[in-house]
Amino acid sequence: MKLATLKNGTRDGKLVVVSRDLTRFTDASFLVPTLQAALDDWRRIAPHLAAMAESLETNAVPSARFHEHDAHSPLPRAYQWADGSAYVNHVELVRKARGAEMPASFWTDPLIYQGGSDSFIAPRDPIRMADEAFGIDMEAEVAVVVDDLPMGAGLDEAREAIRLVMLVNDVTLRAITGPELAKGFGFFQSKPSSAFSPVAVTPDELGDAWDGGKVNLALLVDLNGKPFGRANAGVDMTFDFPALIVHAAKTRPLAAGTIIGSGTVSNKLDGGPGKPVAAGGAGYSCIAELRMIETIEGGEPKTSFLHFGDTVRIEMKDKAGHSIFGAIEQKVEKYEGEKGT
Ligand SMILES: O=C(O)/C=C/C(=O)CC(=O)CC(=O)O
Repeated sequence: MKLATLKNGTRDGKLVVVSRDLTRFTDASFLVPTLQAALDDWRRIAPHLAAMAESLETNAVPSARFHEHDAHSPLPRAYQWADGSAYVNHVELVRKARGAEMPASFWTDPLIYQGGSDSFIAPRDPIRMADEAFGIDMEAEVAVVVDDLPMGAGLDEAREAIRLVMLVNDVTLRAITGPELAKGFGFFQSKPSSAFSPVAVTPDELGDAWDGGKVNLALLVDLNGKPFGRANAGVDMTFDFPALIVHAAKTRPLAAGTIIGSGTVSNKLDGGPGKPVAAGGAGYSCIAELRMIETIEGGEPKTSFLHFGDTVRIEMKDKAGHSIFGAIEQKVEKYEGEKGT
């Protein structure tokens, strides 16, 4: 089934079930008001939501047009957002780009940071930043939402606890990352609010593209209407989702509704760095990687980070070419303070 949260003026929005083709929705909020409430009681609630989803497909329940613009991130805020870095090729490239050495252990020991989860951006809302000089970059990723998991959960438990899959734009401020990580205390200012796809789907909706650990489909990243990234999320994922979840749960339980991110989807090409889409490659899911390739080839980066007015679009299509999660589409705008303050 496909689930979305419509904006309704409350912090957590209203839960709806969305049709497979993303054209219609039926209100689920009479059954359970929010996605977090559904996740809190998943074993009891999910069969009812699945029945509504089937009824929606056969027009057996009232429905209305689904507009991706009306959707919030499926969880507008979450108890936990833990983002991995499973495509180690990405970390290797961004570290090179800022002249930092990547420890060899990153290939065997998963890397996860805890992101801010109190203020996710809606998928069609702008990325508002005070200054372009922060080095505003997108990071296109896949994420899963898990059920309750005990501390020390193993791989099978972790795989079984994956309830939903969605896409993410893990906005990153490259000019702040280097100095911030050098302080040795992790990301904070360099990772502002993330945005998630309009729709979250249960793994069965992915068919054989879901192998229990990763999504074997291309992640489509467009910048200002032009193809920028077409990396396959099932390729070069050194740690799959169960492995990331096991890592996250090693020393603490994970609460229902915890979001685990894949990290920036990144494909190597013949064992080396990839090529831009325009040059026949799979391209990139963030600008920092392209800048590194440009530096390797020409001594310096040519592509700038995002400017005010730029638009980033992140989407994934099934083998028939239909959008699975709807699209994250965000314009970068100057933050001028909150209206009315
Ligand atoms: O500069 C770095 O070392 C890392 C920068 C990132 O933004 C990495 C990250 O968020 C993890 C990922 O997307 O794989």
